[in-house]
Amino acid sequence: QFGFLPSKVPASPAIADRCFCELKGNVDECECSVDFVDKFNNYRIYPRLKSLLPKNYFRFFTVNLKKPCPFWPDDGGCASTQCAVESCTEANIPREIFQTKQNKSNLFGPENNPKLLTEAQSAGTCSEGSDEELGYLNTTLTKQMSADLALWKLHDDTQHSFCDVDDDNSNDSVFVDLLLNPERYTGYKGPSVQRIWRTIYEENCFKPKRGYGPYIDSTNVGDLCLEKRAFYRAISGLHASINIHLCAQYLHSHAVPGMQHWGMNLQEFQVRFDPETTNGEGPKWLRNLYFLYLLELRAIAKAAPYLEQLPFYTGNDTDDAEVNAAVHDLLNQIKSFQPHFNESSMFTGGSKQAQKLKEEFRHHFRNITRIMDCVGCEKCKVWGKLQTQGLGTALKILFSGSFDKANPTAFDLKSMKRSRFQLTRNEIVALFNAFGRLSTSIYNLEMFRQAAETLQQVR
Ligand SMILES: Cc1cc2nc3c(=O)[nH]c(=O)nc-3n(C[C@H](O)[C@H](O)[C@H](O)COP(=O)(O)OP(=O)(O)OC[C@H]3O[C@@H](n4cnc5c(N)ncnc54)[C@H](O)[C@@H]3O)c2cc1C
Repeated sequence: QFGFLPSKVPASPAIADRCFCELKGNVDECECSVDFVDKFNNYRIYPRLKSLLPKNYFRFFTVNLKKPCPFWPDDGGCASTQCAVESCTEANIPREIFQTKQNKSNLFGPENNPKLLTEAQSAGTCSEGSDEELGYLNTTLTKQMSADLALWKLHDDTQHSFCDVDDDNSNDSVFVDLLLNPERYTGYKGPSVQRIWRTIYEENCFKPKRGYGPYIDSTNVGDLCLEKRAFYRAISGLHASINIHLCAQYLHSHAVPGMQHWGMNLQEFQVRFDPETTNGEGPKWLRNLYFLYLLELRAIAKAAPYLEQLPFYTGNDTDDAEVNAAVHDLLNQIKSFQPHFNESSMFTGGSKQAQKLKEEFRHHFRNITRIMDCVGCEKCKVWGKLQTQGLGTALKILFSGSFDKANPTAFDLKSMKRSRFQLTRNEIVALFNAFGRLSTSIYNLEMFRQAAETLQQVR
């Protein structure tokens, strides 16, 4: 089940208790228990998203990878489109991968083709380190798929509902097939990525005013107001989710060349979330994942009357009908969830101060999305952009006011259009996939918990 059990798990036997010690009681700021979220997600949401997200409508995300970092000069690594893999000559590219690109006939990526996976990993001739190879972004699309995507855009434009399919309508935006580029371990680490997380926390999360160092942590987050706490918890939850994914899909190397494989890495997980190695914070970061999950869940529930009326158009009638039915089924589950995050307690009063706080909140969040242009690993950048755009879409749904007056039983799409509220296809793809990432993280936590318990019994 968990593929690989590390040989150097820290000595204390209470692995499960230590990492998961905070995963009990109510989720912070919410009226819902962690346990309830676990059951709801693992049995009702995760299986549905697992079959929905690979559908064509949801698997292609538009992204501009060429935008320069607006905050500091490119500090190297396998940065954006200058990634070493791109400078490969034909002869350097493994035959199967090159043929896939040339023939454009293979919709199955390395994930589904172990031979391609092995060769992709060993294609080290044009990049210096395996980290760069792991961060390689596969932008292969079949000719048919490219044509279909152009048709979707045309359709979206004429519907005026999802008119802006890429992040800035520039020629540099490309479609990325998310199935070909799963979020997993890439080896992206060191000063470059530390600067990114540091900038996010130090400069773009709100901080208690006086008497504290630059960082927010569980000891001082309580001194912030609800909105600022929510901001920190959302970012920390996203960070936790990204790190859970890299531990859940980790590249295990072996002494024997060619024997690498992907699988869960319990030791990596423990180092990242154990209170002993995180100054007591790791388990609290895991709690923040639940907070973010409930926030995005609430946004989807709030937008459900709107989402239910969308066509999810791809041009293939059978596919579209299937996606429609699956989305309705998912939304029914989400609507049946009662103890949702209550966004109405945020930015209350309509006073100038509340408006100013909302503006600051928006400004800080926009900055974080811009920091994604500084991420020096293409695959991480795609998923970083997708997840911040998904969260941005959730915040837009929760706080734009467009859904506040809507009566879900008599929801009127026309009045939404009149109020100029709409979500682009890309926003919908980002929203569902970002939520899918959180759902998978919570599911993965259960896998880690079981692996840790098994390990304890074995010892
Ligand atoms: C947008 C983005 C996407 C990424 N995607 C990937 C990916 O797909 N695959 C991959 O292998 N790597 C990815 N990374 C890198 C990964 O997140 C780590 O940065 C990297 O593995 C180095 O980890 P680290 O141990 O140095 O600590 P980091 O995760 O870099 O954390 C830096 C510091 O932040 C604090 N911290 C850590 N977690 C939290 C939290 N949840 N809440 C609050 N504070 C926290 C700690 O003090 C820690 O020392 C991504 C990074 C970014 C910025």
